[in-house]
Amino acid sequence: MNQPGRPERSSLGWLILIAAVLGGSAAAFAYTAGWLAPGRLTPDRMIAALTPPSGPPLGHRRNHAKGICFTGMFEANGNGVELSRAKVLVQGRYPVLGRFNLGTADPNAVDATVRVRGMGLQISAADGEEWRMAMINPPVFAVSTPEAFHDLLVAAGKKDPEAMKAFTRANPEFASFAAWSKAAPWTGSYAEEPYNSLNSFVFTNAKGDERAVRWSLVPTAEPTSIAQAELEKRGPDFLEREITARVQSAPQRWTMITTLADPGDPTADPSRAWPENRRKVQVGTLVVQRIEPERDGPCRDINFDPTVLPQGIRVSDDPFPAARSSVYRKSYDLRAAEASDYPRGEVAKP
Ligand code: HEM
Repeated sequence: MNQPGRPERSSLGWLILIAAVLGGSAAAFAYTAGWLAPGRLTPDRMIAALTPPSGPPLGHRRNHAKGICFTGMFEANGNGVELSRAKVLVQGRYPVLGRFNLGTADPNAVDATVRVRGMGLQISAADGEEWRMAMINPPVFAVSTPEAFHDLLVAAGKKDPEAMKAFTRANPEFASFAAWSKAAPWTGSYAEEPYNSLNSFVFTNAKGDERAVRWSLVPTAEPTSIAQAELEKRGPDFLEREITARVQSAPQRWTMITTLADPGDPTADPSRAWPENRRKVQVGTLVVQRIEPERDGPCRDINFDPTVLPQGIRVSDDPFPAARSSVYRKSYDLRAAEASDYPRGEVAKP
C-alpha cells in the first residue's frame, strides 16, 4: 500500500525520469547558448565578427543589409508531393514574400563591390503554415562549419594579409568558394542569378519516406555577363533600379529544382557540392510580381530564418540552419530595437 503523501513507486520513477529529462534539456539549452564553455561560439560572438570596424549598421540586418523587397506567387506543379507532404508543394499557387539582397553588413555598399547575392523567401500555405529560406548565388558555401565562418569573418576583417593566409591553410575547403568568386561572371541583374539553399534539409512524404535534399531557384532570364568595372559605372544602386524596372515590365520567374542526396553524400557540409548526376525534381516556379518598398514594406519586420519549415520538411545533420537561426534572431532583435536609427517612411536616395 502507498504511504499517504508519498508518490507510488512507479510515479516516483516517472518523476525522476521527468526531472532528468528537464535537467538534460536545460543543460542542452545552456550548451547551445554557450554558457558552459567560455570560448564557445555564441550568437553575440558571431554578430561581433559580422560588425565592420566602422560600427554596426544600426536598424539594419547584420548581414545582407542591402536589399530590396518583393511579393509574388509560388506555383507548385505537384511533382514535389512525391518527396514531401509540405502543403506548399501540392499543385497550386501560394503567396510569397521575398527580398533580393547583397552579402554585406553595409546597407549603403556599392553593388559592384559585393560578390555574393542572395534571396530571402517565404512561401505561405492557405492555413498560414510557412516555409522560410535564405539562399545565395555561389554553388557552395565558403566553409564547412559555423565556427569556420566565424573565423573567416575575423580573418577577413584583419589588415594583416597573413590572417587570410593562415585561415585558408586551416580551412582548405575555402578554395572552392574562392575559385567561384574569382572566375564566375558577374551579371547586371538580380533576375539573372540562381539562388541555392546550400544547406541540406530532410523531406518526408505522406508514406513517411525521408530524403536529404538541397534546392536551387534557377532563373528563367538568360544571364548576361558584365565586367565588374561596367557594373560600377552603372551606379552604386543599379541592381535595385534594374530589378524594379524589370519587374514593372514583366513578372520574373525562377524554377525551383530539388536535388536528392544519394547515401553517403555530404549533407552536413555545405562547402561540398554533390555529384552532378544526382536526381533532380522540378517542383514549381517562383513568380516575382511586385517590387515592394524596402524601408517601410513587408520585408522590414521579417526574419528569413531557415528553420521555419512546414510539416514535411525538417533540418538535417547540417549544423548551419540551427546556428543561423540563433544569429538571425539576435540580428532581428537588435535591428527591431534600433528602429529610430532607420526611420520608417521612404527617403529618396541621393
Ligand atoms: C553560420 C553562418 C551564417 C551566419 C552567422 C549568417 C548571418 C546572417 C545574418 C545575421 C543575417 C541577417 C538576419 C536578419 O536580421 O534578418 C543573414 C541574412 C541572410 N543570410 Fe546568412 N548567415 C550564415 C549563413 C548563411 C548561408 C549558408 C546562407 C545561404 C545559403 C545565408 C544567406 C543569407 C541571406 C540570403 C540573408 C538575407 C535574408 C533577408 O533578406 O532577410 N546565410 N545572415
